[in-house]
Amino acid sequence: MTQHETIGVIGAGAWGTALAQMLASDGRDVVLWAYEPEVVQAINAEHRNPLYLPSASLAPTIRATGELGDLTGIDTLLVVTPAQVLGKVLASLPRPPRDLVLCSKGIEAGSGRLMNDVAREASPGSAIAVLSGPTFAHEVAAGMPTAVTLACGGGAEQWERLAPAIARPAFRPYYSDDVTGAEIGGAVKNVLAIACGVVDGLGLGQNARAALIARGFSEMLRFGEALGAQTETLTGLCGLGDLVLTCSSASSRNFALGKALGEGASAADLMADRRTVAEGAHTAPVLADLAEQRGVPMPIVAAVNAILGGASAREIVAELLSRPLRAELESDAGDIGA
Ligand SMILES: NC(=O)c1ccc[n+]([C@@H]2O[C@H](COP(=O)([O-])OP(=O)(O)OC[C@H]3O[C@@H](n4cnc5c(N)ncnc54)[C@H](O)[C@@H]3O)[C@@H](O)[C@H]2O)c1
Ligand SMILES: O=P(O)(O)OC[C@H](O)CO
Repeated sequence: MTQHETIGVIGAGAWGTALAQMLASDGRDVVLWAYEPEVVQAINAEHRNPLYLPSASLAPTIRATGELGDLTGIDTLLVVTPAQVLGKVLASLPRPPRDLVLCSKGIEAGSGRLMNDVAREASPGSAIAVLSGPTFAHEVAAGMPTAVTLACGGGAEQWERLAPAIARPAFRPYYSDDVTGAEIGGAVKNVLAIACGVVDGLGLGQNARAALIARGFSEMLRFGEALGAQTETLTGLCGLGDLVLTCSSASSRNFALGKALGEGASAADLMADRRTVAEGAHTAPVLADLAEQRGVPMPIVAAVNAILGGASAREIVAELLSRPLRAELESDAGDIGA
């Protein structure tokens, strides 16, 4: 039997646990770092993660640990913490690994940095890749077919190392070298999924949702262009693909958060004591600031940010609908003077 390299996964929420299960599906050893001692205990004793992924039975070759030091010597680490703690957790690794594969989707509050910039500082010398795409954790854990973008900062050489380590029959990574684009797709779609949830919660219909997806995608492309992302990356799995998934399903925590806001719940109540992460709520304020600083029009992102700040969802949607009529494509704006 082939001897596979052991892979490490940092973060045992729904996504880290699902990735560990997918990676272990070829019989390999996976070391999974969990923040909560009870998660370590449940995975090792019962091969389950009742806190974050109760639907999955986990492979016995997944060993959970609460010690980051237990990942020392493992060359490939997947990082799957919430975006806002990624830098802190990586800075606690005793030694930077050869390859870090970032699977979190968000932008750091305060600094406005993408995760690859955060990781570069916290884990100097590691080659950085980003894994992102339409991936509900419960489906990946169940072995259902899934495709992702694997953007390799270390180019084709890093891809040659990572692709065989990560690909499985039902889990297909596609190569890219556009780390910035892969990250922007995942971070922005979370905010747009909240917007689609709001529209659903307000009962505004499927035409409105489709309009939001298309106009939101324009915002993603504009922001990506301002930060140097390739447009083609954003039209792929990690951009449009993930946008379509999360804007169409209440399985998305971001969509579900938006839906509750649209139904009238208060943002403060919804965010208080939440165990699972809805990254869009953390990304919206920093993304809205970055867009304003760079002069990138992102009215839907600004609207989500206002609703999360306590504004009435119905009033904010009315404001969006009353904006002056304009060209759909910026390249046509000059024709009608708007
Ligand atoms: N769930 C999915 O389907 C999915 C898919 C793709 C990407 N992601 C991304 O993966 C990342 C993790 O999401 P998730 O769904 O696995 O999380 P989750 O909502 O299932 O669980 C929350 C996670 O946060 C961890 N945590 C809480 N406080 C912490 C702290 N102070 N330090 C370290 N860890 C702490 C918990 O241990 C747990 O792992 C997010 O950026 C998310 O956008 C999730
Ligand atoms: O549940 P969400 O909204 O965090 O979405 C999960 C994944 O990002 C979908 O690709």
